[in-house]
Amino acid sequence: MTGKFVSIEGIAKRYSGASGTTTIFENLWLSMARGEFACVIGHSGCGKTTVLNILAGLDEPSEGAVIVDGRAISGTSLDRAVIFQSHALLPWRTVLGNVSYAVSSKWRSWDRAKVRAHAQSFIDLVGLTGSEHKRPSELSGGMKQRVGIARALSITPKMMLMDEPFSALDALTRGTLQDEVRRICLETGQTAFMITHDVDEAIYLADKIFLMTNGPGAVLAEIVENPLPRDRGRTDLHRHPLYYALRNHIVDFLVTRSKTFAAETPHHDPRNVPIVHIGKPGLAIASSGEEPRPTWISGTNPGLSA
Ligand SMILES: Nc1ncnc2c1ncn2[C@@H]1O[C@H](COP(=O)(O)OP(=O)(O)OP(=O)(O)O)[C@@H](O)[C@H]1O
Repeated sequence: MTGKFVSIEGIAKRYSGASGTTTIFENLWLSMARGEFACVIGHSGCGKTTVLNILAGLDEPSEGAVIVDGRAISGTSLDRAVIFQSHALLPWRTVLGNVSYAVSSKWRSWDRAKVRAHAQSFIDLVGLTGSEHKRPSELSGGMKQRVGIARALSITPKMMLMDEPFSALDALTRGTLQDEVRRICLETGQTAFMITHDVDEAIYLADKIFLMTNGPGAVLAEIVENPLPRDRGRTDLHRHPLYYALRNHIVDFLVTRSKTFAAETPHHDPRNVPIVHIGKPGLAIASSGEEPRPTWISGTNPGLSA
């Protein structure tokens, strides 16, 4: 993971209505390195989906810009694949048809056999071998979501954007798909931005976790670095010595600090959002990588948290 692959630069989203203008968020800055997996956590309405839609090019910010791989984005692109909670499959096409459609949209000169072979390899990757000729109505929720993942990956995007992709699934299927998304992202070096309400999902999947305060007027309050090793396993997560400190920090933010943050942190600088190193006493470093500045220590000594 190197450099600034994604850079959200001072974006705002405002809506005008009969009762005036509502600012959902403003002056939002964040960045991600190539190959990084980031999760966004925040209460309903703080603007997570809006940020994801802006990253996808499905929506536009009222102010600011988003740079991906050195270019300001404008509109949607096959470089940025989106996986929705609701699958968004074409109901009249089979599994193979849905994935092939995406493949042929990206590589228009490919012949049918090449498109199918490429699509099949991603169907195999997500464990749907044997279901190629089924239509979405014949699939379970988990299978539909696998098709969505295969379709997203098949166009070899530079970035995967996921909006609560597993929230509608039963716990067992959710766990299996989390494992697969994690494996695939690690194997392919995929850069991933995922919205979730599930703290454990974020801890399992993310390299870093963006914590947003409540809206309207939401801000990115903290960037929490995940101290767990990259090759972490689902079953022994909770045995890691920093697991509970990390979990408690996030839950505490959601339960309390997401509401009180603005009042308690009047000098919060959206361009230099604190990076929280759980269990590492010392410095929180400005997100821009400019000047390290002492802030507060979190994790092993919750008493010292902000
Ligand atoms: N077209 C619109 N006009 C006015 N307000 C809108 C519009 N679209 C979204 N909003 C408002 O923007 C805010 C942020 O919405 P968004 O869907 O991004 O939140 P979220 O954090 O993803 O919420 P959730 O977790 O419930 O999905 C909400 O208060 C929503 O009502």
